[in-house]
Amino acid sequence: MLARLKDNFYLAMISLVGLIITLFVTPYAIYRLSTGNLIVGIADLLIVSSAIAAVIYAWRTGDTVRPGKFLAVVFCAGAVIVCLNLGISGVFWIYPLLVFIFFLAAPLTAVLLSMAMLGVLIATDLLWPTTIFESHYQLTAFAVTAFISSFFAYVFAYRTQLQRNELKQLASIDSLTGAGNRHTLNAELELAVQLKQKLGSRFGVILFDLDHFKQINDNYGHRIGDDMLIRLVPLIASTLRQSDRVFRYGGEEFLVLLRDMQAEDLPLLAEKIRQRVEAQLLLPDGKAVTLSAGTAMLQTAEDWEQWLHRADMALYQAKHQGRNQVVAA
Ligand SMILES: Nc1nc2c(ncn2[C@@H]2O[C@H](COP(=O)(O)OP(=O)(O)OP(=O)(O)O)[C@@H](O)[C@H]2O)c(=O)[nH]1
Repeated sequence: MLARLKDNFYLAMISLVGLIITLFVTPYAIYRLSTGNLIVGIADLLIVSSAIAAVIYAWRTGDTVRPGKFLAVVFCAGAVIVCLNLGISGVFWIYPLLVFIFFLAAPLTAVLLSMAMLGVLIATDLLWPTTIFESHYQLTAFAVTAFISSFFAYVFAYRTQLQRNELKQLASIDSLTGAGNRHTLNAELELAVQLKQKLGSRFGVILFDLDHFKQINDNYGHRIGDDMLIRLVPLIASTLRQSDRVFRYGGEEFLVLLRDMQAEDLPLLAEKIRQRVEAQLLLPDGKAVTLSAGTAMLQTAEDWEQWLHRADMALYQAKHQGRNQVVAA
């Protein structure tokens, strides 16, 4: 449970908002109902029950987008009802809402909903003066301060979202080559096994290992060695479909994960990549860099460790038989 909260920002935020709303709005709902203000009491109760329902839905399904949007809409509508009924006393709720709405929905959705809510409140008071505010001066002060709060909340949420996306991207790739890293690979292999079991999808892997890479480092230096690794990844990727992905499996070992793959096509594709690398990945003196490859299709009732082990064995055989070749498991 803690791990899910730590990994999923929106789930954590929906849970936090749900908890805060339940703790702070429930006493108001009881108070309003007991003092005979039925409309506001029922609106408060609807807000609390929507928050609880959205939190349960998000935890059960893992979907945080729909419950987040739903809560944002319910809170905005609830705030409008409360302000129209309580007047200026209800307006104080608008300010925290203008901030935490950005924890529930994507920045653009949140700012549009905020503007719609402010628009309704301002338009109502302009059409029927003193419904909410005591004077035009008060209305203007509210409009200006609310727009400023919303603007800063939007800028902050937008920047945070960009940074979160960048961090996610950085955490999923190998910094030298830009290929996917081991962490992402494990998750994708796990998913592939699940899809195989549920839908019978056909997955294949190709495990590549550069030949005599130690000699390349020793003879040309580590920088040239790094350069070969960097140039290898786009070379492999240019042979693949968009849905296929390249991962750095170890030092000079790379893995390609392929979806909807025919068993007979897998070694042919690996051979095409081998030939392309041999022809195009050249050392400064024009010598070709070569690689060996092992391929394996995911079998039914096999876990990903067994799958990779078979690919690894095929690669071992390719090395053993003289390198610069492909062996299918
Ligand atoms: N330049 C560079 N070298 C690396 C990197 N990661 C691993 N290596 C080197 O890759 C070499 C791998 O050597 P070995 O495992 O002996 O394999 P090999 O020389 O390629 O021999 P075979 O695989 O049997 O053909 C080692 O010398 C590592 O130091 C890296 O990021 N950059």
